[in-house]
Amino acid sequence: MLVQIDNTADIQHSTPILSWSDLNYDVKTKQGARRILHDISGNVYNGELVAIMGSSGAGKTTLLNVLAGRVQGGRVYGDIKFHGAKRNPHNFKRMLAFVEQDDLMFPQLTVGETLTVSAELRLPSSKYTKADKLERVESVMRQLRLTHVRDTGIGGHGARGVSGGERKRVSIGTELVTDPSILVLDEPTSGLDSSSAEMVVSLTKDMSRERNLCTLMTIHQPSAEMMKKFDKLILLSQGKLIYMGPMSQAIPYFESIGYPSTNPNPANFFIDLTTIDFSSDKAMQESEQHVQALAESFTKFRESGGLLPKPPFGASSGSIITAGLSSNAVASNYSKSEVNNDITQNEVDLVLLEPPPMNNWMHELWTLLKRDTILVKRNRSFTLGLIAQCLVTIIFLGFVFFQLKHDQASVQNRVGFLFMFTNFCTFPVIFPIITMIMTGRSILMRERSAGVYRMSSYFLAKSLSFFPIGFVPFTFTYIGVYFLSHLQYDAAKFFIGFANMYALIFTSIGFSFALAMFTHDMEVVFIIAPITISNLILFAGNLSNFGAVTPVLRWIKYICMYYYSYSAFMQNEFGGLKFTCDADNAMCYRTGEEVVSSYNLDELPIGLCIVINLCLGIGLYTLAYMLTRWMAKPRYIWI
Ligand SMILES: Nc1ncnc2c1ncn2[C@@H]1O[C@H](COP(=O)(O)OP(=O)(O)OP(=O)(O)O)[C@@H](O)[C@H]1O
Repeated sequence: MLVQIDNTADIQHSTPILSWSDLNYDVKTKQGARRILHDISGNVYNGELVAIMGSSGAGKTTLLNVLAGRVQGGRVYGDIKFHGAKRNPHNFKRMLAFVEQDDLMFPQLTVGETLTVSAELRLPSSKYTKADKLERVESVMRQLRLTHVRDTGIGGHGARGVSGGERKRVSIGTELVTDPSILVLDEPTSGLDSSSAEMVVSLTKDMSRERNLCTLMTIHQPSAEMMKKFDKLILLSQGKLIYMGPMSQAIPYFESIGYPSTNPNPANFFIDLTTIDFSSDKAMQESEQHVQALAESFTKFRESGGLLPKPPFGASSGSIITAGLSSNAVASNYSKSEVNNDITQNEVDLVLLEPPPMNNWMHELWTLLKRDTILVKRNRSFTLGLIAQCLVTIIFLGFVFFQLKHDQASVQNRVGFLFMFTNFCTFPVIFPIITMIMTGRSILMRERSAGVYRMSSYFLAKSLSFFPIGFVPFTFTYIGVYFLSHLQYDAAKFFIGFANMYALIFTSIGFSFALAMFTHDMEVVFIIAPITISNLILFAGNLSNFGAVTPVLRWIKYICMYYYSYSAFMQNEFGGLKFTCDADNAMCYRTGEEVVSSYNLDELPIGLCIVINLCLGIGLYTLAYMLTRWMAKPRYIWI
């Protein structure tokens, strides 16, 4: 069966938008340096849809990452030019849209919300009004056939949501709400059924044409139909360039070097031709030699001027090429092709391209705060879990320590009650917040790499979004246990207790943030967190008496939020209380002050304890901010 690869595009080949020459990429391995990319040169133009193909391990993703300026580690050699000029990382990353293989989006948001937030963050308010941004979102939704799922959740992690193909299109849409110059997609069709995959490629092609956008994508075994959509092919094997040029001329090129197509699907033919056979050492050696010969043929072909079979019907890159055409049929019809033009294009003068200006800080903060608040609100398991924990706390603490009296037993009960309440104010906050921060970190990395917002606005918005979930449920918890346990009914003491609790929750959120940013590994954090917390609780002043603690470790209480908070709760509640003594009880506390003093918790006045706790919190937020900046800093290698 004959299959036609039809490229009817009329691409204006002027200045390549991206050109690269002699790209080599080395990584360090245990066996020494390993070259992943070998002398790759080429260029791409506005309006082109480019497929990067090759078998598994050929180096497709690596090449894509090197071109997109997203490679981490290793050494990159060679030259990459954007519009003929050296790339400015800051500008380039804002003019390049990178759609990663994993669709990193918040499952709790709807399609419409995801695209709107992206438009709000990426389109500068100085140039676009709110109406313009919404219009842009509508237009992207129309172009990507997403209008019907506007109010459907993205889903994922067990939650129902849009289909895989729709999710991929949303992922592309979040990048296309701006006007990038280059769209890069890493395996956008993987995991999709054939019709969804074809739709993604088709729509991408339409967008490239409509917007004069250069689109590069790595793709695994596209169908023959899909192959027709691509303008250009970059074929790799073992990190070597086997072919780069118009898709329409790939088959004639291989025929011209003695490899006529034997497969109705050109993609299968290209992969079969370049796959390394690992079935035996001999087979591997032979196929490696074969790949080396193919790479050398292409180098010679380029060096000799890149003569290709002239496309039939007198067309150029937009010609119709028959995949199974014999080489004899076209051999007499050679001309200089675009393959050669592509690689010998002279660099043009420096073109200064200005990326869109950034949004102002307040706008970023407000948009991120709205998004984070929605995320927190829609995290139902977290909200319900928090409410349940607060109810359980009210019931247990309130009824175990119900209506405390003024005898000696009530001294112990008050001490225990305040200690437990201090702990209860932190546990329900710390662990869920760590989880929420860590699960959103890959999206933070993606948005940071694209320079979508400043770290300070992200950090403040994230922190503020946690305050209501920390403060509101505990406000009710405090009121509940206060009256059930009958702490001292005194307005000043009531509000001082509130202030102390809020300071502790504030510090706990900072503590959670710092822990969540400590490492990328969630499992490590969930080992460190309980150990740290339980050891800090040791220094609260209830389980150990500071007077008897090993002197060299006593300083720990000064960095312990539980110590300040417990000390303030104890002084606040016990201050002014009088207790009755039984005649037969030799150990008897007559005043609350005696109790506090016996626990060594009267070292600092209440006000100072609250202020120090707040300062500790500010210190933890500062540490968390620095860790966030450090963690989220893209460490890409630029050439
Ligand atoms: N940092 C690295 N350290 C060691 N080896 C690496 C590194 N990056 C890539 N490689 C190796 O380079 C080769 C090319 O990897 P790459 O991910 O680019 O291939 P690919 O063509 O995208 O493969 P696939 O289609 O399977 O995703 C692979 O053999 C891979 O193991």
